[in-house]
Amino acid sequence: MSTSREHLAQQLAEAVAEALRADLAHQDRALLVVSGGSTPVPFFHALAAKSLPWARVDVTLADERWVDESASDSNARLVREHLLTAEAAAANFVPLTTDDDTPEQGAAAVGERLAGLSWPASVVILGMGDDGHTASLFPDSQELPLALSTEATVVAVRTPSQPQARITLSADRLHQAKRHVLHINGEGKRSKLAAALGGDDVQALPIRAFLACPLAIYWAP
Ligand SMILES: O=C1O[C@H](COP(=O)(O)O)[C@@H](O)[C@H](O)[C@H]1O
Repeated sequence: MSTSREHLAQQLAEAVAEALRADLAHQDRALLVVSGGSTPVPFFHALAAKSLPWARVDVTLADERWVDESASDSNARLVREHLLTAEAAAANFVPLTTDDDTPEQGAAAVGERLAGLSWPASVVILGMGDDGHTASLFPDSQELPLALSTEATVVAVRTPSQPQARITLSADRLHQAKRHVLHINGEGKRSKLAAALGGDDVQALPIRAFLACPLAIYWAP
């Protein structure tokens, strides 16, 4: 891990902890929405060490592969192993999968589970793939127009470029958050973000749906 990525993760953890503290000063519970993938791991470690009333914090995911939590690419597993540790083990984690065979079968139950949380989220931390996807809003997904337009909380997604079916928070649900962060590393993602900022076709680069949230960008080389 490069020093700059580690510093970035520490800075982001401090900002997120401050946001959660600010919201918890005037509300009983606060909701944090995190992304999966490789980028958030040092941020999760840094945030887990923060002193917060973690028992009043709910954590869920922006998106998930429809896999068992024991799978190595489960975002829930990532959160449990890297965020719900130390002081943060007291947080209430709400995963996005059920025992159903498909996300289409499980989406309604996941939506009901999420309905009990303290929306709007205090902070949504988005990642971005090399194809400009964020959450599981993929350029090549048939469900992208639905996920960008529905008022439902979650959408089941099938994406030719991805091996697994997925479930994602809808753009509407993500938009409703009080604060939005994009956490990315590397030159490839910096150039993809620059390309996204230079156009307006959301279907081509779905990260564009969040560029005007406003979006705090945390980038390291
Ligand atoms: O598929 C996913 O990828 C993106 C980015 O992941 P990274 O490994 O490049 O950091 C992530 O934001 C998303 O939650 C995840 O499901």
